[in-house]
Amino acid sequence: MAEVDPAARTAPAALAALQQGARRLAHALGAPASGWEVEVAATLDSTNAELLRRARAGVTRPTVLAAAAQTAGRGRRGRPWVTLPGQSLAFSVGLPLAPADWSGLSLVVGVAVAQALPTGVRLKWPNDLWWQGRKLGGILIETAGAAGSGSRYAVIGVGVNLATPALPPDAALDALPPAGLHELPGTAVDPGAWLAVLAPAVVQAVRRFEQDGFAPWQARYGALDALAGRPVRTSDGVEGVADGVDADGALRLRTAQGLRRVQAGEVSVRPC
Ligand SMILES: O=C(O)CCCC[C@@H]1SC[C@@H]2NC(=O)N[C@@H]21
Repeated sequence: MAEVDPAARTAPAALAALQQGARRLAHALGAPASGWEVEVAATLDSTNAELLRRARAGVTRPTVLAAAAQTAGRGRRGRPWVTLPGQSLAFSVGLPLAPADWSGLSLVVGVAVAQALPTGVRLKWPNDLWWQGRKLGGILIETAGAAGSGSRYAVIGVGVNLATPALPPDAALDALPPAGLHELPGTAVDPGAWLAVLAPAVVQAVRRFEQDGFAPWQARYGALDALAGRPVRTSDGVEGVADGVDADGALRLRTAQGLRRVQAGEVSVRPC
């Protein structure tokens, strides 16, 4: 098991590591000539919230924004997301996007991030990153711009635990404590190094999704699907056995009443 670098626990060290990663990331994205901006903040309320504020103010440059700490980090379904310096990686990718169909975008990002992390990281539908049945990270996608008008500004937030994270106030809802990358054998926990690996993987995947939609990702999702074949219960009380995802990213559930499709955003799903 890799040790957490004690230096990475301090806020200045975590910030310096992120800044170093941001330089490598800028190079990988061809910034600034390519139009990409790469920024690192010591503290923000939320990297997603900041990019959405900018988009609503008319600033829609493609941007990767990372923060060493978030004071009001947010997760899916209105949950808080704790980001302490050196304990977790938090970044958002913001870009104008105009796919023919938005369905499955969050699953595509999950696949891209899971594939870029060490082998063994899997996905709990729709896009929780799991390590041995415990939550290692998550993805929150938000958009700004008129719904239905071709292009919207998409903000893709990624949070990955590096060390064992502080528990959020609603931790009791989770059956098991979260996991951190420090638990994965031989895995470095430098937030800057992971920023430089994960952000380009997200950008590339989102660009492909914009062209080709979710269908080409369905099989890749299946290979990482941690729920496949397991009995699960949705937050609105439906029980069934998870049976993969459809070509639009909907979760297939085999229930006593027949096959049900569950759309991301409608409900949450837990193994039972
Ligand atoms: O699993 C979830 O509920 C999604 C968590 C997403 C957290 C990331 S951290 C970077 C970005 N900024 C936020 O406020 N949230 C996302």
